[in-house]
Amino acid sequence: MYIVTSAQMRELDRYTIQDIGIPALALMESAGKAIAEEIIRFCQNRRLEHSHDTNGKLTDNHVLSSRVRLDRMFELPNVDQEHWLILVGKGNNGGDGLVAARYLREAGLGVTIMYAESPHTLQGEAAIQRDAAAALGIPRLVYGVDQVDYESYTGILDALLGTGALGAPRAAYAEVIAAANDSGRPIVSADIPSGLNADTGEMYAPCIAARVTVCLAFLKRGLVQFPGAGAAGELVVRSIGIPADRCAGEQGICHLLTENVLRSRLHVDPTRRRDPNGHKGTYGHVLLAAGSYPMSGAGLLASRAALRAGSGLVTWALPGNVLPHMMGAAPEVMLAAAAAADWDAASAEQLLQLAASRDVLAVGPGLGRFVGDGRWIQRLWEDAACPLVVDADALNMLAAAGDFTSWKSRAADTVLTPHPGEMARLAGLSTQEVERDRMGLAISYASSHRVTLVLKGARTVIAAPDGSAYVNMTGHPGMATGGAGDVLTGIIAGLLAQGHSGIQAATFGVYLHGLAGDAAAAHRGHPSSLAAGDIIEAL
Ligand SMILES: NC(=O)C1=CN([C@@H]2O[C@H](COP(=O)(O)OP(=O)(O)OC[C@H]3O[C@@H](n4cnc5c(N)ncnc54)[C@H](O)[C@@H]3O)[C@@H](O)[C@H]2O)[C@@H](O)CC1
Ligand SMILES: [K+]
Repeated sequence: MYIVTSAQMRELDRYTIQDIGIPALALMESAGKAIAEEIIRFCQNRRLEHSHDTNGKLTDNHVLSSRVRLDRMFELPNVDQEHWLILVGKGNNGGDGLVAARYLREAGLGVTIMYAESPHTLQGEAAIQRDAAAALGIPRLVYGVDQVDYESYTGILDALLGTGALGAPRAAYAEVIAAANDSGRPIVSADIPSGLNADTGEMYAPCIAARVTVCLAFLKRGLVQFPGAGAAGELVVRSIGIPADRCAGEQGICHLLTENVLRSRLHVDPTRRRDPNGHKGTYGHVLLAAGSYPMSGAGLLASRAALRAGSGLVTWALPGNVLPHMMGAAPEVMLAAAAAADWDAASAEQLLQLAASRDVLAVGPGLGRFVGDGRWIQRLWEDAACPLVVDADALNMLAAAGDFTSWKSRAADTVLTPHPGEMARLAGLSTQEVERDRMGLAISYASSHRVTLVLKGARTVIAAPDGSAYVNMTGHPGMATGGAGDVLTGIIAGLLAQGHSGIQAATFGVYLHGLAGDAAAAHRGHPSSLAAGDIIEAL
């Protein structure tokens, strides 16, 4: 599933209408019908829940004739008890709402249209829909002229603002959004919740809090990033006749990370079949530089995760003052002293020697900072010939070192795994600025710095150097727990060691990490009880 910006959506609309020749009115008809169908589905579910609540089993009303297969539109029992208020803005989003009003009326629901502005302001296709609704005699109100009792309706369709909206809702729109939210009635949004920035996920004040959002054609970035993802409620994407193949070659088009995308687009086999004739050398050797005196557990978690991700061998390089304490802590992991006492600048040489015969170098978890660490990370960056994963304190070293684009460029893949605070330091922004447009920032940073970037957080964004990006949906808030990031670094390193590319290892790693977190939470019984080690055990 593609994830687009409003500008990309406009271009796809233009292409479909002008180059392919499908009339705009036909697209609007599909959009409005899809929205009406989803409202009817919503009403059906509500009634089903209700009938389950009251007598524990389905009523006869739900049993349809076996001979006649009715359009879903006509399958709703007790429709006369439904009366929906259709909030209509003056653009094409409003036009979609007017089409939906016609179909809902056709299905027998009560509908009343409320225009946010004078209906005379509607133009083009939306004006045609306005006239059709009027010709059918659908009752209409106009904001500022007529009184509206929002609470007297069983539901509200929000067709005020779509992808053409700019900035915070103005004047009447803001007042209608606030009143709709205050009504407590379930709201279904057409395309995006009005008041949401479709590109960034920023919620303006006010913003519709939708129960369901019927997104048209393709997901919009703002719907899959928080806080917008929270405003959208249940997301349904409905196809309306805009050809998807056009997206395939587009630069900067993003994808929802699903198993199908992993297989077909990223050419990853999630089953990770192993060669029956393989040996431990077949599956790669991870070199991990991690841990320091008070934070040795980070290295332990990362190295164990690399093994569970399938790496044949893992060597954990750690400072001499920690190594004796880690003997036997993870018997499958080989230990190597990379510095006599604590980490020092000279340990870069030792690491490079070790890395020469390993398949990937991962640096950062629990490292801490030390004198000369800027030069240290630069040495590893410039001279490690194998793929490199940079996490945690090693990211802070990069940030402190300044413009690393002037360093000798790396031939092998580089994966950076910042959380929003580390991303802020890397990009010279505040954490709030990072959170305001996570996808936009991840995409521009990855392409300008020629790295694969994993911007962690709810709905982790993985951006590749070529401008493509993926949004992960696995995982849950219980994974916001100490050590979960170290586990992710270990997984990504383990996948790189097995020959996956930077973007393959980053996407598959993030996906697996979330999936394992979901399994571990199910096993624990509650997400809050999850600890990072549980993610490793669930891999
Ligand atoms: N061919 C197309 O372009 C299609 C568009 N579709 C629908 O059309 C939507 C996009 O339509 P439009 O581009 O007409 O734009 P919208 O309907 O999103 O709204 C833009 C209108 O609202 C006004 N406006 C903009 N920002 C505002 C603000 N902050 N406060 C108050 N008013 C504001 C503008 O004057 C403009 O007239 C999509 O979200 C989708 O619902 C669908 O009908 C499918 C086909
Ligand atoms: K809307």
